[in-house]
Amino acid sequence: MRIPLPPRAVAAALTDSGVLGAEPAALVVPGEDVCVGEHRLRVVHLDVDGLRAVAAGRVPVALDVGIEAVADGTELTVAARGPHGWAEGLRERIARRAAVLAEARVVVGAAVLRRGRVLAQQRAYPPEAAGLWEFPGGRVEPGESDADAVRRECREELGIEVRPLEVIGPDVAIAEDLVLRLYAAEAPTGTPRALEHQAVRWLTEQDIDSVEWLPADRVLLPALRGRLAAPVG
Ligand SMILES: Nc1nc2c([nH]c(=O)n2[C@H]2C[C@H](O)[C@@H](COP(=O)(O)OP(=O)(O)OP(=O)(O)O)O2)c(=O)[nH]1
Repeated sequence: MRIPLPPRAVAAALTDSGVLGAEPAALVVPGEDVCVGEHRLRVVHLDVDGLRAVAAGRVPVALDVGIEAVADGTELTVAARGPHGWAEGLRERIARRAAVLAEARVVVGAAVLRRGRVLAQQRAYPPEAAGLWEFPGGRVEPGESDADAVRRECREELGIEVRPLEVIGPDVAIAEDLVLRLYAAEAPTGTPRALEHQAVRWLTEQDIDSVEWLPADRVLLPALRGRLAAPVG
């Protein structure tokens, strides 16, 4: 199926569990199970090139969603193995959600990298997110580029200058029309301080699970781990 939208928007649709036919408004986290109707699937891969999930329950089901960039958008392939009809309508749901997410506002996150470690920030507000950890960042303002927003937010929140690099992982749907987009960023110098939030902490690939992340950020941790394994910053 050809979708006239960028692969990033199609990948974002896959992070929304409602699209898979699972509990709406939850997120699809690589490495974890997702219940699709009566089927339990273990998500083994989710990135800008697609999603792969295999049976975690007793029924032998598997799902392979491939995403490929083509000249006029995205080629989407869906292979579902298991009882007939269980993945019915999935292509159309992905295409519909991707169309909304392609127009969504963007929250940029900065994975600030230094010597094989990434900087995490502990939120101070709102109450439901206070104490949880996230990537420094915030909403891209109208007329602002993603890269400018990454630089501005790191200045405001951490008091450091960063150089935004490539995007890490898929966009993650964090509300009906809002996505989180994570950028690698270099900051060779400067001491980050928690100017707007509670605390900052450098984490290695090994201790990335030692803090409790905001739900959307957990979708991105496998991709971030891969990036930390091959450090540049
Ligand atoms: N900055 C940031 N926000 C995240 C992450 N993960 C995640 O779900 N969010 C959500 C929390 C908020 O609903 C929204 C961004 O809000 P924000 O408070 O950081 O930034 P903002 O620009 O909207 O507002 P402000 O507080 O800076 O004025 O995105 C993350 O890793 N970093």
